[in-house]
Amino acid sequence: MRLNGEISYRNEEEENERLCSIDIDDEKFSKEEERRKLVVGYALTSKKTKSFLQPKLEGLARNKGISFVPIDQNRPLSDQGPFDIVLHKLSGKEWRRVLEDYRQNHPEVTVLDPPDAIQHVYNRQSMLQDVADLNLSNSYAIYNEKDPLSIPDVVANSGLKLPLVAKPLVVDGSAKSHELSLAFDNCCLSKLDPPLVLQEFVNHGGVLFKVYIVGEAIKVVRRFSLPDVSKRELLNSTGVLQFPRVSCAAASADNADLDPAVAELPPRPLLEKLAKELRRRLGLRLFNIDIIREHGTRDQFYVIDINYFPGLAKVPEYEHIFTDFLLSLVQSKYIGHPADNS
Ligand SMILES: Nc1ncnc2c1ncn2[C@@H]1O[C@H](COP(=O)(O)OP(=O)(O)OP(=O)(O)O)[C@@H](O)[C@H]1O
Ligand SMILES: O=P(O)(O)O[C@H]1[C@H](O)[C@H](O)[C@H](OP(=O)(O)O)[C@@H](OP(=O)(O)O)[C@@H]1O
Ligand SMILES: [Mg+2]
Ligand SMILES: [Mg+2]
Repeated sequence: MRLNGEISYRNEEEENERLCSIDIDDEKFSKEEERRKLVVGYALTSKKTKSFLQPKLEGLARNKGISFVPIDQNRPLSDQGPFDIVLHKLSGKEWRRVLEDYRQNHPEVTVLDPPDAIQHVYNRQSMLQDVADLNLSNSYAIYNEKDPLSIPDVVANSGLKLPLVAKPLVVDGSAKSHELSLAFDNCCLSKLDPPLVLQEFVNHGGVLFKVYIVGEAIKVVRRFSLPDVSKRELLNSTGVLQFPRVSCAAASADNADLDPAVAELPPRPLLEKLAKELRRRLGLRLFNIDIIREHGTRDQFYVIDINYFPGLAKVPEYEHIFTDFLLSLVQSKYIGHPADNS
């Protein structure tokens, strides 16, 4: 924790005298703690910085004694700070190495989130395996081979029903890793671009639920999604249809006039259980889960995607949720709760 800007010391001796003179009564000490700054070093792309670190977040953070300090990627990380928290979302092996070294030398700093945990959801196979292990409905197949010619055999053996959604196996933030396509018949499967994950396309009424997890907080928003594929369309459609990036850019469906059976949010107990289990299994505190409800059912839900450090600014009141989360991380450190498992 850092002293706030109001208290300045000319030299170390005066600082030592002050620290010795602080009477240890809890009231004063806790007030002192309250006034100390929480320093968050951040390593984000300029695009992410612009979308996430909005003035309303920085302003509220300042009022709560939290400062965001940009990490200079051209200088040694250990020469910067000191930080209470390092918040990051950068790709590349070099950054992961730098961060792992830093974590070894600075166990007192909370890293949001640990690089290994992030890598786990950057592979759609390991991402979805954690969901499958929860015995939640899932219907997908993995195709790791380079040669697409045996995709039809894998699909035939997996029992997946057409149409299928084909997704690049690796998520690396590039546009290519979000290039999804719909395969309507078996003969086009060998035209797909492996390695990839194949999921059954599940009709879900054109609306999906984005469940944002920020520490213990859970916020659900509705988002427009791909439209249902009718039986007639299925009979008349052939080949592979590549579709543009959908959910992150799609407009919110929260205020749309929707069929209540489509719009009804997933039950809170299911979301609480899912969030608790995935926090534990993934070792992440900042992520979202894309959930769809099979159209025509009440409670047949599918988790189709998990995203690390998603577009939190799309969540109403995100600045309050995020600053409270940051404070809880540091308070848990002082009180010794296990919440901070960085
Ligand atoms: N199994 C599925 N059934 C029906 N629709 C699907 C399925 N998988 C994906 N979609 C549709 O495609 C969209 C994008 O899928 P997904 O979220 O897996 O891709 P992504 O590249 O990880 O997107 P982002 O990370 O931006 O959320 C979903 O929001 C949904 O509209
Ligand atoms: O609508 P959301 O918040 O889900 O959109 C996210 C998206 O899910 C991914 O997390 C994106 O990250 P990448 O997978 O690395 O592309 C986010 O982009 P970002 O620039 O905000 O990190 C979307 O916001
Ligand atoms: Mg998604
Ligand atoms: Mg995704």
